[in-house]
Amino acid sequence: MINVENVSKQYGSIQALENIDFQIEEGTCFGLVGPNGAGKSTLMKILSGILLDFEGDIQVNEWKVSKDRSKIKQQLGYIPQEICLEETLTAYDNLMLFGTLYGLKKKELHKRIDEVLEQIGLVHRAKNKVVTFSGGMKRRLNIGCALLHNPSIIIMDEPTVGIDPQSRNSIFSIIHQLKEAGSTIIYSSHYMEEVEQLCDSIGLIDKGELVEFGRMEALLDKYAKPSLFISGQDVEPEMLQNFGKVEKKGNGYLLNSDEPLLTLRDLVTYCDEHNLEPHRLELYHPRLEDIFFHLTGTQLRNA
Ligand SMILES: Nc1ncnc2c1ncn2[C@@H]1O[C@H](COP(=O)(O)OP(=O)(O)OP(=O)(O)O)[C@@H](O)[C@H]1O
Repeated sequence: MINVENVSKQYGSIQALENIDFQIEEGTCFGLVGPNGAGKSTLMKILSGILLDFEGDIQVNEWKVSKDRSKIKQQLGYIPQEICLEETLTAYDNLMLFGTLYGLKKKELHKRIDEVLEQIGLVHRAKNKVVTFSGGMKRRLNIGCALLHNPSIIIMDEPTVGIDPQSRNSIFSIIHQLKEAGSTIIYSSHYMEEVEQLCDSIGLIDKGELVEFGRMEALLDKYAKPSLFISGQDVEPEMLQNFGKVEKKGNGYLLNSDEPLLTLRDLVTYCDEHNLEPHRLELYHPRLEDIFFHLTGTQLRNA
C-alpha cells in the first residue's frame, strides 16, 4: 500500500501541489491524469524520492519517505519523462551502466539484462548504438533500465509522449506483463484513453489539486450517467430543449435526461413526425475525458 499524505510543493511563488491525499493498493495500476502543468511530474518525482523538498509525507508499506528513503528506493523503478540514455553506447551497455548503478553483481546483471531485453522486445538491437534507435525504441530501453533491479513499484511519467502507435502498443504490453507479475504501477498521462485502458484506479489532478480519486469503475458509475447524442443538418438545439438539458458536443448535441431510453424513444417519434433525418441518434456513455471536464471545466485535449 502506498499512502500519499497531505503532500504540497511550492517552487518559489508557484504552488505546484496542494494538500494531495490518496492511496494506491499493492499490485494495482494507478493513473495520474491531468493537463500540462497540472503537477503530475512534480508528484512523480516526489513519489520516486528524487524531489525531497516538499511538505507532507508518503508511506510505502511500512516505510515513510521522510525516514526510510533508501529502503523505499530499492523497491522503486522510476521512468522519467525525459529519455535518459547514453546515446553513444549500445542498448546492452546502457543496461550494464544502469544495472551497475543499482548495485547488481556481474552474473545477476547479465541474466537480468537478457530478461529485460526480452521484456522490452529489443533482443535483436542489443548490440546497436542507441543513437540509431527510433524514439519508441529509446522509450522502451528507458523503461528497461528502470526494471533491472526487479522493482515491485514502477513509476512511469508520461511514457508514451511523442511515440508511434506500434511502440505505444509495445509499452502497453510491457505494462500488462508487469501487472500480471504483481507489480504496482503508477502511470501519469494526459491521454485519457490510455489511462482508461490500463489503470485500475485514478487520480485526476488540475492546477496542483487532486480533484477526484478512486477506482475506475466507481468513478465512471458516479459521474458517467448515459445521455443521448444527436447530430444532423436540420437538428437545432431549440427543438431539443423540451427533451432535456442540451449541450453542444463536436458536430452535434448531447441531451442530458434522467430517462435516456425513454427520451430516445420520444425523440425518434419527434423526428418521424417532423420529417427530421438525424445522421446520428444514439446513447452516449461519458468517458473519463467528460468527467474531467465536468469537474474542472478544462478540456484535456486543449489544455
Ligand atoms: N523546477 C521548477 N521550477 C519552477 N517551477 C516548476 C519547476 N518544475 C515544475 N514547475 C512548475 O510547477 C507546475 C507543475 O509542473 P509539472 O511539471 O509537475 O506539471 P505536469 O503535470 O507534469 O506537466 P507536463 O504534462 O507538461 O509535464 C507548473 O506550473 C510548472 O511550471
